[in-house]
Amino acid sequence: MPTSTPEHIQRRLLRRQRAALTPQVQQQCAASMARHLRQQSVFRNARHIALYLPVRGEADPRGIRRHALPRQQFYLPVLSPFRHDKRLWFIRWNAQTRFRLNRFRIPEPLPHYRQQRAARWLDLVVTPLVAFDRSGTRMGMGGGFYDRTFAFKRRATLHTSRPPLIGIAYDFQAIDKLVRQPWDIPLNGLVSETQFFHF
Ligand SMILES: Nc1nc2c(c(=O)[nH]1)N(C=O)[C@@H](CNc1ccc(C(=O)N[C@@H](CCC(=O)O)C(=O)O)cc1)CN2
Ligand SMILES: Nc1ncnc2c1ncn2[C@@H]1O[C@H](COP(=O)(O)OP(=O)(O)OP(=O)(O)O)[C@@H](O)[C@H]1O
Repeated sequence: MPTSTPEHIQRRLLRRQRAALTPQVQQQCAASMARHLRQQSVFRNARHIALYLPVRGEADPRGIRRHALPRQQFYLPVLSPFRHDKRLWFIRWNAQTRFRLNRFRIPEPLPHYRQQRAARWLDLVVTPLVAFDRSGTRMGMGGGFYDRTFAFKRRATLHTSRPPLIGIAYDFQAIDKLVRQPWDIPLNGLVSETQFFHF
């Protein structure tokens, strides 16, 4: 079996490019991304919003929370505590939230059942990604966590397809065409430092 396919190579190059961004560029872009997202009705109408904590140069969605509307509540993904369940849970993020590092060395809230919200009852999910294309296909870190967690969206019709998945990424992460696999759950939109894409 080959150790690297073209997709592996793309993933590696883009991750390297992301990790090389200076903190100044990251912060400026993060501010623009948050500004573009705030203008969208998909954000203004959302009450329960999942973000993530960025690592290794991932686009930083934390500014979205700093400019939240009064009734909005925020959530962070945690790896399901059941070892073979490769799905994400979403845990409420507030001033009391305590964190630990997961096995990928990403900080995540301690998974308290009382702070959990089912994926299908979120109103907006801001997703990390390595690359995206113009039809909303998403390449992630390769764990399939978001695809598994939102697999139920495939059974919905266009109008009942909730929650919307909105990617957040740098313009350089746009790729001509990604191969869409049967398990891939496409993005409904994406915010970059220059614009909002509707897919
Ligand atoms: N910030 C952030 N949080 C997230 C994700 C993400 O992509 N970004 N995830 C999105 O699904 C989930 C975690 N999934 C991940 C899957 C693979 C790797 C990763 O870095 N894999 C390494 C091997 C790391 C190791 O085993 O130590 C690699 O591919 O090189 C990280 C996170 C949940 N939380
Ligand atoms: N709904 C699913 N059921 C079973 N396996 C799945 C499902 N979704 C994805 N997978 C498996 O997960 C693996 C990784 O998928 P993929 O490369 O698309 O991940 P990704 O979207 O890049 O990662 P992530 O969502 O964690 O950022 C694949 O081998 C795939 O078979």
